[in-house]
Amino acid sequence: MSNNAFIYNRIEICALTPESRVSSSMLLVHMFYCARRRISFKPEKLTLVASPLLWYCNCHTGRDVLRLDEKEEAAENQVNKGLKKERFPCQPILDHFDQQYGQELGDLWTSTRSTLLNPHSWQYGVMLNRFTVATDIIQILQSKGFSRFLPPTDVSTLLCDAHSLVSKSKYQAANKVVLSPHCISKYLLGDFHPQTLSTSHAFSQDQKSNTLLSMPHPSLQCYIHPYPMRFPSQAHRPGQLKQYYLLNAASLLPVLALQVRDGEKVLDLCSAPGGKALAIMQCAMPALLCCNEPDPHRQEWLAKTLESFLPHSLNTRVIVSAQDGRCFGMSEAAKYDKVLVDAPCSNDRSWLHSGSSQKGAHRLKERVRLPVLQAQLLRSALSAVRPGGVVVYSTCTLSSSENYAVVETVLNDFPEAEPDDLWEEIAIPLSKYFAFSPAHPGHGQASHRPSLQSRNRTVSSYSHRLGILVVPQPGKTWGPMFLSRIRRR
Ligand SMILES: C[S@@+](CC[C@H](N)C(=O)[O-])C[C@H]1O[C@@H](n2cnc3c(N)ncnc32)[C@H](O)[C@@H]1O
Repeated sequence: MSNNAFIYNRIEICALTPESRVSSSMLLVHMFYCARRRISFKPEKLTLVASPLLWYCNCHTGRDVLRLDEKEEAAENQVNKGLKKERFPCQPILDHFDQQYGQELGDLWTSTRSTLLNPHSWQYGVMLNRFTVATDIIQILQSKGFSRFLPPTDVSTLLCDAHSLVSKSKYQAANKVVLSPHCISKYLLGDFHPQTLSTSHAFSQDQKSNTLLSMPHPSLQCYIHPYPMRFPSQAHRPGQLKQYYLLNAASLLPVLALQVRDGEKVLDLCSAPGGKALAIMQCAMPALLCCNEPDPHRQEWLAKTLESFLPHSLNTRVIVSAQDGRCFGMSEAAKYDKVLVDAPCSNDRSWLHSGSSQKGAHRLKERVRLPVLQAQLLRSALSAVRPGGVVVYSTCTLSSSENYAVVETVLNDFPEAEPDDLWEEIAIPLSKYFAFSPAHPGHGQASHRPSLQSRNRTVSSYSHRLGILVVPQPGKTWGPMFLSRIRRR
């Protein structure tokens, strides 16, 4: 043993793929790694905990403190080795982004750029599958420093506070308390003291608000890590459902904004590979979830995702369709309560790593056509939703012409569509996890919409009404994700 060896009293080895086994060979590999890193490995006690999915090994050695991060660092290095190989930015795309986003985001682009280009800032949330038992996964996540994104206690504590307040108020007969978005935002920011707010501006029974319903359903469980840290994905297991799905946590925002409730008819217009469809199924039990994907390969991928995560008993509720999303509005007019349009878009993260310059240049050529397709899909969605229903439009690009401009264009020729303000409902309460771009100055100023002008909204609040944009930043690396919610009157 070398002089600068460490002695750990506990070493954890996780093998998270079903094929893996904690075996003597794996221990040998680990010992070899320890030797190379001059870590002494002297297990006094060895515990093996086996589950069908996961083998988990705790080795307790000597006297000193466990340094799990050594192992994680090694895993990270592995990942980064791979990343370094494939992840050179594509120069034509980077130049194009520099020009466009430098203008659109101003100073914010510098930090966004370095976040997007930093392979260490690639991060996934771990969304648990409520149709499986995932206690073992939760334990592992927690032991690795993951914590639940938006724990439901945030809301239940608030409800307790609200109930104690309501019992002293003129609303004491109320059996349902509705809180204003402002109140929830303040609460989540640790800024709400029920006793200092009067019932009239904190909440009222008469106030029409869906705020509570917009808070995450307790069954939606997603774990995130404060630092970029990879959790391995789960391999396909014939005959068994997967326990978790990895996704950019910002992908949950369009689903939260959709506010799906039990018994509703929901259309996921651009569905593959199915991450948001799965998130919808974690939030509620719709009467129908139609997952549409016209691309045959991606449809296969979608079908596989649904099969791997949802029990067969849901096969009649969750169906796959292969239409061109632009035709849905005609073929299934006013059929759905909620429609999600997670549109095909520039996908900044992956485009930045397009591989060859030719591929990048080709993508940039195609890019100019996207807003037309996106607007067609959004119009189709607005026709497919019933009056009173809701459409959420989302993309994973920062591009203003695929985001605000698409929404604005469609609103201008859809008089019965009304955008909702997601700033107070989503951006403020979740600013602890995500960085949101301030209102976009280029859009929303020249609106011809009397219904909005008549409300005397400021330019900036109208810009937020067109949608909110999650911008990757150091420490809040999630995104890009744009989302807009439009209600059909
Ligand atoms: C951003 S991806 C959707 C991601 C998916 N919602 C998820 O969360 O996993 C956009 C999808 O739209 C599909 N798409 C492209 N053109 C379409 C069209 N005309 N109608 C419907 N979907 C389309 C693409 O094949 C792609 O799978």
